[in-house]
Amino acid sequence: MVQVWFMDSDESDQRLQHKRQPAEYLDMQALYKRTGVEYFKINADDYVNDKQLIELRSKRGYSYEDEITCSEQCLPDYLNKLKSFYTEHLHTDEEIRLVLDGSGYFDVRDGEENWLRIEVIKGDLIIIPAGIYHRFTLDSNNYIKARRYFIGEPVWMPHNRPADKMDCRKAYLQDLAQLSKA
Ligand SMILES: CSCCC(=O)/C(O)=C/O
Ligand SMILES: [Fe+2]
Repeated sequence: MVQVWFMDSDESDQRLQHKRQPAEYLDMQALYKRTGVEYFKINADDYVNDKQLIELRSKRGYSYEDEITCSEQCLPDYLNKLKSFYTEHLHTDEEIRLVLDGSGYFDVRDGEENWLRIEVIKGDLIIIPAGIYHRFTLDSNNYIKARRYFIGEPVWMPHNRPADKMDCRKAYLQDLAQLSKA
């Protein structure tokens, strides 16, 4: 089951949980309202036939998909990739990930500059909106296998913070203002 918590400000080992003391958790609805991040539970053992995923793919027009395995053995240029994943950035498109195996942490910024840490495990599908500042790290198991979905030709390019002048950032902030009012 996915868990989400506010991170502490300790900058030691990124692979540790970094929960505040006492821990402060959010449920998925609160996460959505605070950030626009969406969450779905999928049957990772038979994702091809998972009704929820089939519906998502068709409704949202995901026309591209592939698989990424992040481990020292499988990911080319492992250390540089991990460094780039953990550098605060945004994308011009949604980041859609379905975890097939292993685990990791997606961190997203809320509107008050807090880092929210989303623990993802097998079967978790998250949609990180275009324009939100975020980052990714492996946890201490050092392994995750995930499917990546995209509308059209994939654009993986991260735009490191600051990217406040980008249109996708401005659009995201407008959407967020509406979400937090709802
Ligand atoms: C588990 S997918 C690897 C992380 C990634 O693809 C990304 O873009 C992080 O922001
Ligand atoms: Fe990203």
